[in-house]
Amino acid sequence: MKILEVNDLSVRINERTIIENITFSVEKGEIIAIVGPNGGGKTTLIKSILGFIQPYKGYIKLLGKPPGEAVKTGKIGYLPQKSSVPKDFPFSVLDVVMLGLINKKIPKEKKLKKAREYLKYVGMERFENKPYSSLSGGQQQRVSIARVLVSDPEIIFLDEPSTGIDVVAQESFYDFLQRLKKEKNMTIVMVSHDIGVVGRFVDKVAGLNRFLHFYGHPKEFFKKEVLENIYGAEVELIIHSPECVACEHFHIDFK
Ligand SMILES: Nc1ncnc2c1ncn2[C@@H]1O[C@H](COP(=O)(O)OP(=O)(O)OP(=O)(O)O)[C@@H](O)[C@H]1O
Repeated sequence: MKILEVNDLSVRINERTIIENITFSVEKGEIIAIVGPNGGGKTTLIKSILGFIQPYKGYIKLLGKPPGEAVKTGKIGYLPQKSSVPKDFPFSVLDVVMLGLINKKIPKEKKLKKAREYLKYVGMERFENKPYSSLSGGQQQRVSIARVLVSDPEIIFLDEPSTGIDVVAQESFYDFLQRLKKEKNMTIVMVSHDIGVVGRFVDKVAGLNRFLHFYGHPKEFFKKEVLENIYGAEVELIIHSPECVACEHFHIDFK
């Protein structure tokens, strides 16, 4: 079942075309990573899918509806790009998760129960009374994910969810996303810079640099000509283990 359909989408901001002729679709339960160079239009694409930016050309269907209507169903989760949290941010961990239910008309006790259930799901239940600002980057991110999940979305959009967390936390974060897919058949669309890591965890990669240069399985993505198309010819590709191009493990650095 198609949960997201983007058809011949072009977006202009201030008379400048930011993304052009983008076509792809996402099935229920898939994990998609949108990758590409800085300024390639990844965030613009996500914001267009969520209806924050209007298309110049083409159309988007999210849960079979135009974005504005889909977002109103409450079935869409969105974690924007991380901004740093001030030390005096006044919310506890539990408060932050409760924010995810702010628009739901259900009794407070039920909200609390749900918020605690999701804190447990992300392994943060022991921290519920701690100030959110006192947590590490990885812990804050788990709590933010709980806030997104607590409203039972059908699809979630994560904009650079692993920024600011260490490599070990990143790995366990991507494992967590796979658990979410397996256990809840969650559809996940994320923007990522860690192309070497996401290859191991996602079903499809969308390589975006104004145009959608690539959309398909990670194994096909990690080829010199595909990467040069997206990142430019100056990219130097170091594959630590050449045989890994054909296996599950990609170890790739960009210089
Ligand atoms: N509100 C805006 N006003 C003017 N220009 C914008 C606006 N939003 C995005 N842009 C421009 O559109 C281009 C794409 O930006 P976008 O943030 O979508 O890229 P990105 O791939 O997410 O980049 P990054 O990896 O750096 O986050 C950039 O050149 C940016 O300057």
